[in-house]
Amino acid sequence: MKEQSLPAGIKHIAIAGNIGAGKTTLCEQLAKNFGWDVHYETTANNPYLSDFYMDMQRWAFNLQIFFLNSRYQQVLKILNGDITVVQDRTIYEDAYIFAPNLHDMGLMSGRDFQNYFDLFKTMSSQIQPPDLLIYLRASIPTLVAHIQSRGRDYEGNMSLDYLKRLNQRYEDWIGNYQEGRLLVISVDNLDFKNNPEDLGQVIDMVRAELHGLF
Ligand SMILES: Nc1ncnc2c1ncn2[C@@H]1O[C@H](COP(=O)(O)OP(=O)(O)O)[C@@H](O)[C@H]1O
Ligand SMILES: Nc1ncnc2c1ncn2[C@H]1C[C@H](O)[C@@H](COP(=O)(O)O)O1
Repeated sequence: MKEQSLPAGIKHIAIAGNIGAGKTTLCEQLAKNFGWDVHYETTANNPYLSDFYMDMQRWAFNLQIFFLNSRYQQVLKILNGDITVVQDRTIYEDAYIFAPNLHDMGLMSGRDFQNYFDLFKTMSSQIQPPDLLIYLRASIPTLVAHIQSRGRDYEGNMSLDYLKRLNQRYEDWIGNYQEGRLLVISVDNLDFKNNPEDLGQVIDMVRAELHGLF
């Protein structure tokens, strides 16, 4: 049942985390509990994702531009709307984690990365960070178990090195995050998908943060 007693004026909650951390699952649960809308990440209808996993160097720039635009459109909708939305991953994760990692791994050229990042700076100057950012912290074994249980074909040969690099970048980014309210949830021993007590614990944490915003 959805609860009614949250402070008014909160529009944008975002869930951040590495691949398989549980963002989509938690978005659904929070939306159900608080009566929010969800803006999901574009995976099934993504024109580049499966090609990207087959040849990262060829498709890195195309995929980054696609995600940048789709995340930007989502934020514009949220800021121009009057309902509360929970967003499945932020534009900051594309620009501060995925894209620079591809550049570092030699999978995106210097000029493509610079071009991409200049575009990100122009776009991000027009928007605001979320009212609350929820970061789902997960160890590599947890991420691997979740990715395997989800069983998306194109993620089947993702390397451990790729996942580890992303996790390190997530930790660095979150360690320096000062753009707004932040809630960090360690998910290694938390099953908010199947265990109602664990879900209740997470909902309590989120509710406390939201009340702290005012
Ligand atoms: N806390 C959790 N405990 C157990 N399974 C989980 C948990 N969070 C997510 N899962 C499962 O792991 C898989 C990936 O979760 P998902 O929400 O799609 O992650 P993300 O959106 O972060 O990539 C799904 O099969 C989901 O059911
Ligand atoms: N910016 C991105 N660059 C590369 N890959 C990305 C980016 N954003 C999302 N992805 C990938 C990772 C997963 O395979 C799918 C869905 O993300 P998930 O964390 O499982 O919700 O898209």
